[in-house]
Amino acid sequence: AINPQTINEKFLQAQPYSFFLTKVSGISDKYNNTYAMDIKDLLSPSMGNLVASCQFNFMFDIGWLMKQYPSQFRTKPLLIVHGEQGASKNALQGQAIPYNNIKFCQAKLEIMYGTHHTKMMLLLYDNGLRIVIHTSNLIQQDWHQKTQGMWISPIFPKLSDISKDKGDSVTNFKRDLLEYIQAYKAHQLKEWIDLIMKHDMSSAKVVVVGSVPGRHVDRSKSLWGHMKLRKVLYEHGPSQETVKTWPMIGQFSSIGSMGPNKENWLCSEWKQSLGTTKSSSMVSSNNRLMLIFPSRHNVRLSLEGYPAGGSIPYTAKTAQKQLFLNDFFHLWKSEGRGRTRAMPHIKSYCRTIQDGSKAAWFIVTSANLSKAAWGALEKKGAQLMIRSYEIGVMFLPKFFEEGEVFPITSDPGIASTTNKLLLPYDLPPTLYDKKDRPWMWDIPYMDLPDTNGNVWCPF
Ligand SMILES: O=C(O)c1cnc2c(C(=O)O)cccc2c1O
Repeated sequence: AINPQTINEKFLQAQPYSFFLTKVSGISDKYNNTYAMDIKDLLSPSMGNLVASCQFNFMFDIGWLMKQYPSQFRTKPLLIVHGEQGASKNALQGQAIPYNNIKFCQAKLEIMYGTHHTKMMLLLYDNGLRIVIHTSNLIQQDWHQKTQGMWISPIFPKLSDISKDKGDSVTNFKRDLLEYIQAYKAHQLKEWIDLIMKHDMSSAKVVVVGSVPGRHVDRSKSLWGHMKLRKVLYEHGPSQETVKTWPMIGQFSSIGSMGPNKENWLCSEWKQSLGTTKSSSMVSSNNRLMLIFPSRHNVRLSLEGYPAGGSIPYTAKTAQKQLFLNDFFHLWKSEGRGRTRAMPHIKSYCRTIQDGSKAAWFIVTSANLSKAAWGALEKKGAQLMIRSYEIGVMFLPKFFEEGEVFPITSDPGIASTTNKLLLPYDLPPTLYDKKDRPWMWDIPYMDLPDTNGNVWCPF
């Protein structure tokens, strides 16, 4: 159906990739009626008869979250997995006092500046288990007028009790998801680990790419972050021949400190991982790296105006230390999805042919462009140091019975009549003008008013 009428029709239309954006208020319905889901759609009885759920996230408005569940599901057991400590942990738990069905699991953060960025829903129904891996905080503004991404799994059926089958897929989705959740070493997660083990996830076509805080060595070095990406591309990526001239694209809503020049991390270990191809770890140094990040004017002219920048926490202090990034920046443009003015909080990475018609792979993830999220090699490459929890999913053509590359589009009309992977932004990316600057949230913008006629004074 070109214009699906029901949640289930919308879900089916987006298969096999099952990659959606969130609904955006204030844009034409035609950009929300297909390949887009609201949180109420996700939690709707149409998606399944909920028995219990588990919400991994960074920011929570518990009162608001409970209202997103249909009333008959608001008393079902809910486990909240967060990274808060001390007073903010108490504040979070205070929000849940009215709800005796809510329990908490505090993810341990033993490395400085680490955060629990992971955004994932485990939805247990009476007929199976669904996983949603996404990019939105559980607060109203993250689901209002931003561009956010989500991968929605099918309902994974229960394994029959006598089954000896491990219920994993060719992409080892179940093994990797279990390995990620087990890494929390949290007793509150044991029942969810047992539940995942009991379900048949053989239909999962995506690869899990997660990050767990730690100093990972030996075999563990390739389990997480950009070294997992490198391993997956080495085993399942495109041939060097096919993509040797193809650029790599990073798209994100925040940027960490990555050293005074591109050789410190961005264009050495990180770009090497994105540029890895099947059975070749040859450094494709001459391939272009394009970074899509909102400019000051992208934010100023957005639906939310300057306040959209409250979710794009790039500081002038950090920006000033890495001006080399200015050569890589491209504007946020999403005309195809009707979301040029819906500021990105989605993070996505891909490798595409210059004209934007094909992709070798695509990732949607919680991970911004930072060493904290993707990891930094230490001890002469012997260990990968990661500060934060992150999770994303990777789409590789071979697991979707597509030859070596995906045909892609950013036009939902084309996607709905072909089998093309629908991207969240327009391709090819548009380079910043000479005078464009990346959005920085901690400096004033008084010279030009935003969409709502306001200026920005962050003091
Ligand atoms: O979604 C997230 O994981 C995430 C993490 N951090 C922030 C910050 C910050 O860390 O200062 C400021 C504003 C928004 C976010 C945000 O949306």
